[in-house]
Amino acid sequence: MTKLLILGRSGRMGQALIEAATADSGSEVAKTHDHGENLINAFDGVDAAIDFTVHNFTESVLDAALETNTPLVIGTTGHTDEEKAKIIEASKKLPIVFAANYSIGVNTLFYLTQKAAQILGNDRFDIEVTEMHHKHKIDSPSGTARRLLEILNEETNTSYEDDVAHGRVGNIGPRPPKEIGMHTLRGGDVVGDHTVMFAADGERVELTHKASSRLTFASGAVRASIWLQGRAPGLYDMQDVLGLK
Ligand SMILES: NC(=O)C1=CN([C@@H]2O[C@H](COP(=O)(O)OP(=O)(O)OC[C@H]3O[C@@H](n4cnc5c(N)ncnc54)[C@H](OP(=O)(O)O)[C@@H]3O)[C@@H](O)[C@H]2O)C=CC1
Ligand SMILES: O=C(O)C1=N[C@H](C(=O)O)C[C@H](O)C1
Repeated sequence: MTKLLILGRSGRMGQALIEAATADSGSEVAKTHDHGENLINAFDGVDAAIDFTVHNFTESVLDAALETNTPLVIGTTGHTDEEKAKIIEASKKLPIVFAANYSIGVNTLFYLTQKAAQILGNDRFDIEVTEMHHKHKIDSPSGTARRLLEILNEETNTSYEDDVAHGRVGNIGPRPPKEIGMHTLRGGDVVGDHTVMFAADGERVELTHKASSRLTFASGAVRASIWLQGRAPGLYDMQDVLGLK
């Protein structure tokens, strides 16, 4: 039985994680933590910690995990490059799963996006990405959309800095051929929708994933925390957990 620390107890994902970890026969919720509580005490005696909180809390979480030698599952999104570098540094000493999305469906979307980009390319096909989330989400584009863009950039020899256009407004002129459009929608209680579109003259391919329950992400993260037990230090993602690599 994997004894878990769930961080962000009162959050949308914190609540879903407590439900998923309680339902999974391989895990139990040993500790929970929320804003203002002692973090080192929370890490004491657990087999893994699951962090779906806010990007600027991650450094404290990494420090506590290193001090107590606790494997980590990080689902938080919106990290700066510096914060990502700290996760990579910590993974030299600890096993860490860090993924923008823990659902099996989205990890399949990552795979299909890579294959579609390899087959269709960006000569004849124009690539656009959309994401929609609930009105409370604080980071944009979503971590999942950022990962989709990374895959598309890798496969089409483009870069996030030079080729990704965030929304379009005004007299924008004709679409630059290699541009990748990125469009964020926010509203209501949408759990998480992502679409990658390949549009050419005469045809269009759309790959879409729609999450309708946060338990989808939570059960994937609990699975990752169990998978981490006995792993060597390193930076892993959900594709590793699912055996898709
Ligand atoms: N990888 C994936 O599969 C998924 C990732 N996410 C990501 O998970 C994160 C959380 O999302 P969600 O649950 O909707 O967010 P919520 O705002 O609902 O929850 C955030 C939680 O973190 C706590 N928290 C915030 N700041 C701190 C801090 N400085 N110290 C300690 N605790 C803190 C909050 O406590 P308080 O309310 O008291 O501030 C709250 O309990 C986001 O980054 C989101 O993008 C979400 C879904 C899936
Ligand atoms: O904040 C959310 O809710 C979600 N965040 C993740 C992201 O930023 O990709 C994953 C999921 O889509 C829900």
